[in-house]
Amino acid sequence: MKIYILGAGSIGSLFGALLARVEEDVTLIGREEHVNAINEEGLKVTGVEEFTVYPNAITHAPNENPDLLILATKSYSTKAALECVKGIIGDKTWVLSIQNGLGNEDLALKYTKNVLGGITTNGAMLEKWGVIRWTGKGITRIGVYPKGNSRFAEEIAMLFNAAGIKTKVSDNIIGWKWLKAIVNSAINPLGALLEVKNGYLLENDYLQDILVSIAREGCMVAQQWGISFEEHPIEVIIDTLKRTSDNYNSMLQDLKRGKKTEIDYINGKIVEYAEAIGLKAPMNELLVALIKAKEALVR
Ligand SMILES: NC(=O)C1=CN([C@@H]2O[C@H](COP(=O)(O)OP(=O)(O)OC[C@H]3O[C@@H](n4cnc5c(N)ncnc54)[C@H](O)[C@@H]3O)[C@@H](O)[C@H]2O)C=CC1
Ligand SMILES: CC(C)(CO)C(=O)C(=O)O
Repeated sequence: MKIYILGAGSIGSLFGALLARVEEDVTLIGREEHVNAINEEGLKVTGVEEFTVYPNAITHAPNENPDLLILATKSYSTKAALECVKGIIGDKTWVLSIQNGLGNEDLALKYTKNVLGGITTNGAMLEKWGVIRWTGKGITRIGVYPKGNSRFAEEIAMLFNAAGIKTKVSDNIIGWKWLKAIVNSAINPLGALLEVKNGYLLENDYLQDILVSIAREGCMVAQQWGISFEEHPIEVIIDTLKRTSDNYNSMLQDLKRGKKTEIDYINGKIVEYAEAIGLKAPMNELLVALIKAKEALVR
């Protein structure tokens, strides 16, 4: 299967490396420095497993239609990235987002009807150009976006599982996307504002109450949009905080590096969805404003 990874950063390179290991025809599209390192010495994975693979790596998409285009940029880069590759999205190409936040799949739907939504709890970090640290094994869920099933989704899940990416297919992927967004909407801005590891959010009574209130607000908006969950968001938040107690969340890491955050696609989208139906999401709105203020301080 011909697979392009659009946005070969941390998580995209991890998926690309695992798929290349089972000899899929994988092409990573990414930054020049990363691409050069891969072409010179291969793509190295460290951490959970250690191996080196030699996938194709380029800075611009070649002029061929892939069977699968995996979107792995930060959410704020999705629109521009899709514009760059729109010419190679053929009738038979499926686009799969493995990104966090809401709205990426909706953007992809502007280019094709063949869109798979996805979430992943795998963790990855670009250690240096050409080297990816697999920081934690997790589960990936994919499905026809917003809802439904197709043989292609099953085929991709089989391929991912064979590659060591533990994957389940869902006919309610929009529910999983919202669930992950609500989990991130509670954990990420709080941890980023306080500059604490995830575990601290569970240790402090004030913070536990705030986590629950933020998540409830997101659930209220989701409910109004007819979104249903297969797991309880508050339970998932507690479980995530326990599992990742020693980690700094990705929003805090972005701020520490002076980078833009994905706040607009997490809490910001919850505010947008609330406003679209005449509701308010004041806690999420406040968190967006605070993170934007912090972004302005550090960038
Ligand atoms: N890193 C992780 O462990 C996980 C990340 N995610 C989500 O996955 C998404 C990606 O996250 P990371 O890999 O951490 O980010 P990253 O910043 O490491 O990687 C994104 C890459 O996309 C590249 N890019 C941007 N625009 C591009 C374009 N037009 N063409 C080609 N490449 C382009 C950037 O240069 C960068 O290398 C985010 O939505 C994140 O929330 C989800 C689960 C885990
Ligand atoms: C699950 C969590 C909160 C882990 O830190 C995460 O997804 C992130 O940091 O973005």
